[in-house]
Amino acid sequence: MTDAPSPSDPQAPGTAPAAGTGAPRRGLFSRRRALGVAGAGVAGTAVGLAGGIGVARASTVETPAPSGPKVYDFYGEHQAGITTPAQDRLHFAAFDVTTTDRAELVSLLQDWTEAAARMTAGQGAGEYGPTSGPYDAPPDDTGEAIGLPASGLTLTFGFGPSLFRESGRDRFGLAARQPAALKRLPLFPGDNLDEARSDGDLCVQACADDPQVAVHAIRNLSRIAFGRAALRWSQLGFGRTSSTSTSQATARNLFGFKDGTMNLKAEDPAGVGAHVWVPGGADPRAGWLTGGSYLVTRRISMTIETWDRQPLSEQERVVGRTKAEGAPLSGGGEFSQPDFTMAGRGDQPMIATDAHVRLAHPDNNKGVQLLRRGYNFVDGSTGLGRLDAGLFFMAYVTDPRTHYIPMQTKLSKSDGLQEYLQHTGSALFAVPPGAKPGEHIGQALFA
Ligand SMILES: C=CC1=C(C)c2cc3[nH]c(cc4nc(cc5[nH]c(cc1n2)c(C)c5CCC(=O)O)C(CCC(=O)O)=C4C)c(C)c3C=C
Ligand SMILES: [Fe+2]
Repeated sequence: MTDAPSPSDPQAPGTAPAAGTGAPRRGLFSRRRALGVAGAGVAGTAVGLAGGIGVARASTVETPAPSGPKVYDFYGEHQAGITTPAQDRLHFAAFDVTTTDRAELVSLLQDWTEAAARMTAGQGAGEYGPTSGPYDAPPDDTGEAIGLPASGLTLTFGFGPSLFRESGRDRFGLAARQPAALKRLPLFPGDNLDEARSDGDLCVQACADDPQVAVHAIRNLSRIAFGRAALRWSQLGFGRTSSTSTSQATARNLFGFKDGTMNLKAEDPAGVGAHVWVPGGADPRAGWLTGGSYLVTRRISMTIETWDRQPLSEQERVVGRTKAEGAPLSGGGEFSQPDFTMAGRGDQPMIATDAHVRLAHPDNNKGVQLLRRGYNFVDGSTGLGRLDAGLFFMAYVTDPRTHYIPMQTKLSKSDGLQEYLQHTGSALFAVPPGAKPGEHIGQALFA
């Protein structure tokens, strides 16, 4: 977590990182090599069976492992994909559970865990891979990631409130273990939510440095879920809008501003401990969530065409920071603390009373901090000559009742940025702690 190397850093193959720290391994696995090995093993079987019906076919894919694939351990104390240095790409998916059988739900989580451990290691989703399984059965991997390295893939799973209780009904005998904080987020002023882009029983956040790897992961998890859970909505994202490690440069959002400067970073264990992980004893009903977190997702449409017609002075006033460097308008550099008392022109402060960074700053929110992990999105155009663009906001917090809802309430009412925003999707998930090898994700919830 403290010294995540850059993609070009060499690291000895087989050097395992500390569990759940977000430190990557390199060179351990490659989807190419894994396919080659699987193919060789299966080829022997095929020869032995002399081409009988249903025999496995040898893989023809055998290329050398690419050097230095970035691999994050799936297993660990916390799930990967939270404090892990934010990758470049996102595919986020929310699912509705379609089975009514608790045992089938558990088997889905087991199957997802196994597939996730494989895919994050740069292997195929199933034990055979895309081209080496029984010839008369659908492949256990869809194949579009053949030849691609792990690309820093992380898969992070969460449980929505509706998994525990739907219209008052205890669907899977889990209602007594629903955390008090895990409720549907309230409607905030100005929300224009699309139900088809909100909520969900289960979620999977796939982050990777290659969009095809992230999409492949969600596609395969969705395929595996068939008959037990169905995709409810999904969101693609690019150009991470938050750095989660000091090893990363601050990226920009679609308003052109640096986003993530004051984010909680992995290198601040005290801050992450206080504001991200759920502590033991936080909720007597939900001991299973200790070491986990809550994930807020908000699809926020940005009217970038209107924004682009605003003078630079107005853009900076509304954010409260300079566009070039991302420095507070009260002076200093990008990482200087803002001085909200500094007087500006007339009787106005240098950082406006409705500036986004003033309203979101911990000093004005009872010391609260969020671990933001958002991504830009452009989902084509609206049909009105505008880009359907925005920010898919994600934040991991220790408790949404203290760490998100009050801040969002304030921003929705008073933030100068709000004029250019519309929240179109909303969801809250409980993100269980990491699994140990042999366990499935969220196992303690079902124990
Ligand atoms: C409720 C939480 C937040 C929402 C929703 C949100 C949306 C949002 N933010 C930007 C752009 C920027 N945000 C910045 C800082 C910032 N934002 C939040 C919270 C929410 N933002 C916090 C807690 C902070 C940090 C405040 C601080 O400690 O100073 C910045 C400045 C750079 C930075 O520190 O990251 C920008 C720029 C957009 C465009 C947006 C919705 C689309
Ligand atoms: Fe913000």
